[in-house]
Amino acid sequence: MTTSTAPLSQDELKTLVGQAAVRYVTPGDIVGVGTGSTVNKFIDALAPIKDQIKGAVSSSVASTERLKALGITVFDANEVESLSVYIDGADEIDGKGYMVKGGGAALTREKIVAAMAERFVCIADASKLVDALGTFPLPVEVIPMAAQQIARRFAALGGTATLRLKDGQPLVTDNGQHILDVRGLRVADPLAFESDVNQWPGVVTVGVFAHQKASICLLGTAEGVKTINY
Ligand SMILES: O=C[C@H](O)[C@H](O)[C@H](O)COP(=O)(O)O
Repeated sequence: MTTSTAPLSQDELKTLVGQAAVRYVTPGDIVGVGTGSTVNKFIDALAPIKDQIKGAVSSSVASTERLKALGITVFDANEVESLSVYIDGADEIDGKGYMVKGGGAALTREKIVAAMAERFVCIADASKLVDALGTFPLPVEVIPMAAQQIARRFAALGGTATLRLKDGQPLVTDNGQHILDVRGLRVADPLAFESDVNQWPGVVTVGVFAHQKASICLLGTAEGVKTINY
């Protein structure tokens, strides 16, 4: 009789990488914690070792609530000088560790917390690995009064920017701003692109993470968790 094993679902791959990330947490750490469905698995995996860590700096209201519900202390970013590790998911990650993030609208706080950390450990299922950034609609957090001006600048680059909605209304981020999702862009040089767009008046943060790229990616694959060092 032959037995076959069903392939792991995307959710199971997220659980695997969320659990694998725990080994990058050192006792006594304040851990930088990202946002999203993959990070939620990491937060759940932190619960059994919560007494071994000092706490977390969180990148969103949603992650803060989840951490606190598990009894993990959440520090304000201003109370902490640096972090040894920041753990977060991605919407896309390429072969150099450059990422697109912000599918969950948390990109600005994610970039702030990532910038505090010595290492960025990206946790992702294999569907997030890409040859080049640009298939996932690029999230850009913007000041509402500048949204149309910024959309026109993306149109000039060949992109189509759409205001992200929630329940029929413009989505409001944790920072009180709006999100444009830009389709049809080719991000050939992520470092230059990030620097350029971040200079446009009214852009709060562009969702390309090149200056705050991943140091390590824990990729959930059918063969298990693959560790990629950049
Ligand atoms: O704003 C959200 C974040 O950038 C997430 O890390 C990203 O969207 C990936 O989320 P998920 O793990 O849910 O795919």
